[in-house]
Amino acid sequence: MENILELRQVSKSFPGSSFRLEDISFSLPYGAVLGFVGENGAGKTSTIGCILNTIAQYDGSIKLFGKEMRDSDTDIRERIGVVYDGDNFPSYLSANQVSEIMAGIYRNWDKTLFRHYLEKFKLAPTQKIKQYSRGMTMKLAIAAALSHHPQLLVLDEATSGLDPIMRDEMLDVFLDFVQDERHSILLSSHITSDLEKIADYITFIHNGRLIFSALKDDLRYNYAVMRCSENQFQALNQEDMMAYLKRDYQVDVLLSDGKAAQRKYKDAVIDHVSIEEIMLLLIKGERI
Ligand SMILES: Nc1ncnc2c1ncn2[C@@H]1O[C@H](COP(=O)(O)OP(=O)(O)OP(=O)(O)O)[C@@H](O)[C@H]1O
Repeated sequence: MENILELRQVSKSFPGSSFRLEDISFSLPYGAVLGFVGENGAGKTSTIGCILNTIAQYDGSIKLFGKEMRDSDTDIRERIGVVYDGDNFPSYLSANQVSEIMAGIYRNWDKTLFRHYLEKFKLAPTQKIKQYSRGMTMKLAIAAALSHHPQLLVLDEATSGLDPIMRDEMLDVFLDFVQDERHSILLSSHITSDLEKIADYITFIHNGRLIFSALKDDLRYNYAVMRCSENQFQALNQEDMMAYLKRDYQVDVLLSDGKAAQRKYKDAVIDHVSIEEIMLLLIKGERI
């Protein structure tokens, strides 16, 4: 089956800024969750802006549901649910008023489903949004994004204001959503432990460039970190390393094939590596 989202060599400069998105390519298949990671200012929101066409005139191509989106493509927009980290709705509205407005925007707006999410997320329908906590406004935005029956959810830091219990509940909602094979999620997040739980793919960008887009299980089973002394480090072959970071008393070496390295360097201490440590080693370490 084709991909729900496909970026090919997307590049974009911004007037008055030295930052540039450079040749970003990745794809998101149907029925999958893609965790989009990178440090502050890496270009995640800018990439999402290009995907949603809120940022125009980029180079390269972006296909949603197999098609390039134009401004007039309301049909494609109907099929995408979006949540930003920040104000998604004017604060003088109540959830009930949001529902009325959304009903006028989306053909498939489902008031009953929205009510269901309001109850599930314990949100008062008549209370003004300005009286909501930050977590409550995020929950409202997620409820609204889900209630027009989208196929693709684009969530830009949508869970960062939620406490661990609520985040866990929300991850279950997202997993439920992708049970339907026609659905997918692009989730940008700094909370890599959430992505360890639900992402199928991890796409990592740094300074506007793609570092990798890979299956999470490939990262989990193949990538590893070797903890070396300076002497052990000096004895390693460069082609076995992806990056290394020298610390006070040891050198951490990122490996793309931990099992092969363990066979080759029998006495080496080789650990599983988390997404967070992969990011850290690739950003702060020396890349080979
Ligand atoms: N319209 C714009 N004009 C000028 N510069 C911009 C514009 N939009 C984004 N940038 C720059 O692009 C860079 C990347 O920002 P972006 O918001 O995409 O990063 P991010 O990965 O989402 O960061 P964060 O995790 O902090 O949200 C920043 O240096 C920002 O200043």
